[in-house]
Amino acid sequence: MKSRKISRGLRDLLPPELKVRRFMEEKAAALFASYAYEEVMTPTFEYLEVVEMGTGGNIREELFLFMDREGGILSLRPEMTTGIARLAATHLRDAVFPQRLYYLSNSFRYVQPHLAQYREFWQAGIELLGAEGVRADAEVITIAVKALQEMGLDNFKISLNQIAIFNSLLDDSGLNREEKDCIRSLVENKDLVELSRVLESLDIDDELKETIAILPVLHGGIEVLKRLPYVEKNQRALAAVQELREVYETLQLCGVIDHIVVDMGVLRGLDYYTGTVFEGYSPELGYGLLGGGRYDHLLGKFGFPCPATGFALGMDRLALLLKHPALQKAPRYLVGGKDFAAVIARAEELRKQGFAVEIDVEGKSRQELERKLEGRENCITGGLIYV
Ligand SMILES: N[C@@H](Cc1c[nH]c[nH+]1)C(=O)O
Repeated sequence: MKSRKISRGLRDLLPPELKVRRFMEEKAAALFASYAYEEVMTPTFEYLEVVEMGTGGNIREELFLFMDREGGILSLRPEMTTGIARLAATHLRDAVFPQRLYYLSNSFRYVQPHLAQYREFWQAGIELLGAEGVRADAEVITIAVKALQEMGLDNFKISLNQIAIFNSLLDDSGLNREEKDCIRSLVENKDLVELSRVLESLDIDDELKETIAILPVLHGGIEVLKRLPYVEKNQRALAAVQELREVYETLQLCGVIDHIVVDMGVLRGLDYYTGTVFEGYSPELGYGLLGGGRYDHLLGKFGFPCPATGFALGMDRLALLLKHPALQKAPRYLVGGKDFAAVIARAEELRKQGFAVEIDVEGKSRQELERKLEGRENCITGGLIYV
């Protein structure tokens, strides 16, 4: 037998799944376009050097690497934002900013595959380039909320944080890179027990310890920001807290605040974030549905300093939650008959009216077609027309 294997973590999509995917893409694209975002595409792979400009070294083991024939090291893109930053630094230097860009793309990561986590995964995302300030952050978060609503979801929350709070606290700690990474992952994974054990073993200010220890459980309305004792001592952290308040207030103006919770445990896995960060969750699925935030230094690494913010929806995960009535498309007919010219003419007529039409290409009798239709009522929703 010929091998029919595909590599682990990849998959084929059959018509029902692809229908859901295309529906989601159409909704996302229409929403993004209504906010004046325009679609772009970048290559599926980039030089490793470019990819690591964005991701830092910290997801090296998740990259699919290979070589070109000139000896250059290439990586399948593990996410889209870095490629878009490179694109902007290459082609948009003379453009008028802010620039609003969107994409519907696949990316690749060598991860342990499980439900809703594939090695090839699809995202619909936006990047708002060249705009600093809380209004720009609020625009992308508002679009994130609306995107989930457009897909028919209403039971979801966007968890909001400001990465500079955590980063400036850690900078004060005097810890080395390894210790910082360890604390970061314990906070992200909400591993309270291990976090307090590690903090206990470190020689840092007690109030700072206390503040870091409660970050994973600081979750709720804007009032959680009052529970950060050490922040008063750190100007950068204080400014970041103030900015988070302003983003929250602006989201109130945008009418999406019911979907927002402050969550000091949201740190995002990627290195490039500098300010507001957020993730979207539904109680129906244990994994994030979207993620994004501000990354003001990434374009600068490509020689084009420019503030930026954006997010991406995880389309594979969203598809698991989608039960949208609009997925029932126009009725579909089966047209058959002895006179093939008449069959073709009737089918064309129906298609012009906007229906989907299957014609019987096997020249079957009415009875045979009726029998064939049994059990396919869900598919041939318009029924049989025999001419
Ligand atoms: N590229 C990020 C999402 C993002 C878009 N813009 C900013 N962040 C991700 O894959 O998680």
